[in-house]
Amino acid sequence: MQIIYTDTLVVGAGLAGLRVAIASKERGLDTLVLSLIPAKRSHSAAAQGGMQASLGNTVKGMGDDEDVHFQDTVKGSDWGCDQTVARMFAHCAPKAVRELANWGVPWTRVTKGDREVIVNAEKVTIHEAAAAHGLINARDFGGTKKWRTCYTADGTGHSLLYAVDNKAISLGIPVHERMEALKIIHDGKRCHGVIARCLITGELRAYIAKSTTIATGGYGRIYEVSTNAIICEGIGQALALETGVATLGNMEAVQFHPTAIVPVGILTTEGCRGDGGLLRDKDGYRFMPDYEPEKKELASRDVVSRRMTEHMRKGKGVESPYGPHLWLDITLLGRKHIETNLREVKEICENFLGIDPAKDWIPVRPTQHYSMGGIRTTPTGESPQLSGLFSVGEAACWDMHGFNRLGGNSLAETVVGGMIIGKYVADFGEQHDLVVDTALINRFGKDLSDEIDQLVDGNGSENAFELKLTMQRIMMDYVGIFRNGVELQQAIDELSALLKRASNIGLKCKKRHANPELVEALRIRRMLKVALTVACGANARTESRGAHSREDFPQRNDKDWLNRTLSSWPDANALIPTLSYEPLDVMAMELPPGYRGYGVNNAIAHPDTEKREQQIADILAQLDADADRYVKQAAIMPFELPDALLPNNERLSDTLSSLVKTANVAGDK
Ligand SMILES: Cc1cc2nc3c(=O)[nH]c(=O)nc-3n(C[C@H](O)[C@H](O)[C@H](O)COP(=O)(O)OP(=O)(O)OC[C@H]3O[C@@H](n4cnc5c(N)ncnc54)[C@H](O)[C@@H]3O)c2cc1C
Repeated sequence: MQIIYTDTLVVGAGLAGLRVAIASKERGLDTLVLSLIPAKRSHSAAAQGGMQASLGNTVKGMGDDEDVHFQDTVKGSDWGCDQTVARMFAHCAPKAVRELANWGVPWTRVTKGDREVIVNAEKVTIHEAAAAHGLINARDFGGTKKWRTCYTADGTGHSLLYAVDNKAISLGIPVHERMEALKIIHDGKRCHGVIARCLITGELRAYIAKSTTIATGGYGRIYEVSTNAIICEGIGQALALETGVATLGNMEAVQFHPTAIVPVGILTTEGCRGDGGLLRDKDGYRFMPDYEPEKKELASRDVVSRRMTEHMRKGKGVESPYGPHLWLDITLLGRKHIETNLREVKEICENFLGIDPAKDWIPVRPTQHYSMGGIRTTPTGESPQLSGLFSVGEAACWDMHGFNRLGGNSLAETVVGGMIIGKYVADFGEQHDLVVDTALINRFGKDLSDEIDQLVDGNGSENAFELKLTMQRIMMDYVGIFRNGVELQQAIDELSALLKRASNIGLKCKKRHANPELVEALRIRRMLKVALTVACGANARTESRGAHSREDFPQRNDKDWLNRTLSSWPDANALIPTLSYEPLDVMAMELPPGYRGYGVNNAIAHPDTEKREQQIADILAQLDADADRYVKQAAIMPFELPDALLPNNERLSDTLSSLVKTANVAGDK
C-alpha cells in the first residue's frame, strides 16, 4: 500500500474543503485534497439561490448587520444552535462575500434608481440609493428580517465553486480525484489521516497528515427522494462514526425543502419565493397567509414544509400519478425576471417538466434537502474526541444551524466556516509534528483490504443495491417531515435488520478495480449506520424542534430537551448507535429561548430563561449609555476568532450616516 505524507489533508473538494485547503496552503503548509469527483463537479455547484451576509447595500437590506443576521440564525435554528458559532459566522460572512468578489465571483449588483419588485404578491417600486450603485445586491429569503442573500442569478454555487477552485489551482493545491476515503487512521486520541480506495484502479492508499479535515458534504441520499447529488451519501459522517470515538451531533435534524419538483425531486430555489413567488393549492388558492400571517411563503423552511404537508393532508393537494403536490407560481415575476434571475429554474422546468414557468405553475412538494447534523466539532472545527480531526461544511455539526438552517446560510457556512476553521487547521499544522506509526497505518489498511476480500471472495447472498433502496424507503416513510414513536421504532428495527444483512453481501461482479457493485457494498454498510443515528436520535428526542417534528410530542420542550444529541458507535458489532447529550447553557446565551416569530408558539420554557433575560438587562444597564452595539454584544456573550478576522465590517449605512453627521456638523457651524 502506497503511503502519502502531507501536512494538511482535506477529504472533500466542495466549497468547504477547498476553502480550508486554501487557508492551509496560504500558510505555507503542504496541503492535499481528496475527492470522489473533479472538484468543480462537487455538490456545492448545485446551490442556486445565494448566500447570506449582512452587507445592507440594497434599500431592502438597510439596517441589517451582524446582530440581525445572528438573531435570524438562532431563531431559524429553533434555539438548537451553538450561539457562539452563530456569532462567529455572522461576523465573518460579509468578509467572505467580499473575498469571493476579489476572487472573481460575479455577484449580482445593485443598480441605482427605481426598480419594480414583488412583495406579498404586489408590485412595489423600490428606490436604490445612488451610493449603492454597483455594490453587491441581495434578495429576500425565508426566515430573515432583511434582504440579505447575495446571489449570482440562480447559479450562485456554480460561480462560487469555480472561483474557489480556480483559487486553489492558482495556489497549486493538488486534488486527488476518484479517491474515496473509507477509514480514518487513529489511535483513539489522535487522528493520523485516512485510508482511501481509488475508484478507478481499486488500489488502497494511506494518506498521513498532521491534520485531517472531513468536508464530504451531507447525508441526504439515505432518503429515497432528495434534492442532493447522488454522491451525498454520508460517508464522511460514517468515517467518523466508525472510529468508535468521534461523535456526530444532532443527526436527527434533517431539513425538507418546500419546493422540489415532482416527481424527480430537483430543487427550485427558495429565491423563487424570495423574489415573490407564491404557493397555491389544487384550487389555485394561496394558502400560506392562512397559516403564517406574518411571514407567509417566507417563514423558515421547516415551517413552510410542514404547512404544505398539513394542507395536502386536508385534501388540498393536486392529485398526480406520483402522489399529491402543490403549485409554485412564479408567473407574476414576469419573463424578464425569470430569464435573468431564475434562469436555472427555467431550464429545470423546461427540461424536466416540459413547462414554461413564466406561463405555467410548477408542481412542487417538500423533499429531503439538507443535513443539519454531522461530525461534532468545537468552535475551532476540531473533534472534541480525536485531536487533529477537523470537519467543516455540511459534513460537520459546527453547529450554527441547530435544528433548522436558514436558506442561504449553508453556502455561507462553507466559505465562512472554511475561512475560520482553515486558520485553526493551519495553526494545528504549524504547532504539530507529523506522527507516523507504520504498524497503525498497516492495521487500518489491512482492515479495509480484509473487508474488500470478504466482499469479493466471500459467498454472501445479499444484494447491496436492494439493501440501499430498502433503507431509503424506510427513511422516507418513517423518518420524514412528521415523525412519531411507533414509526420511528419500526424504522430502527428494520434498519438494524438491514445492517445485520449487510454483513452478508455477495457480489456478482468480482472485479477489484472500477466496480460499482463493490463501491455500493462498501458504502451501504456505512450508510446504514448513519441512517440509524438519524432514526435513533429522532426516536429518543420526545419533543418538536425545528425540522424535527414529533406528532406525539408537538411542543418544543426547552425544559427537558435544550441539548444536542451526540451519537457514537463504540462497539463495531452493535446494531444501533450509542446516544448521549450535550446540554445547551441558557445562562451563556446571548438570545435566550423564545418565540421564533413564525410557526407554532407552544414551547415549554426553560427554568433559566427569565433569569438569563434579567442578567442580560443588568449587564446592559451597567454599560455606558452611549456604548455601541459591539461593546454591548461582547459584554453579553464574548466570542473568539482568529485575529485577522476580528475587525468590524463596514457598511454603506455607516458611510451614509457619517455623511449625514458631517453634514449636520457642517450645518451647526
Ligand atoms: C439543489 C441544492 C441547492 C442549494 N442551494 C443553496 C443555496 O442557494 N444557498 C445555500 O446556502 N445552500 C444551498 N444548498 C446547500 C449547499 O449547496 C450545500 O450545503 C453546500 O454546498 C455543501 O458544501 P460542502 O463543501 O460541505 O460539500 P459538497 O459540495 O457536497 O462537497 C463534498 C465533497 O466531498 C467529496 N467526498 C464525499 N465523500 C468522500 C469520500 N468518502 N472520500 C473523498 N471525497 C469525498 C465529494 O467528492 C465532494 O468534493 C443547496 C443544496 C442543494 C441540494
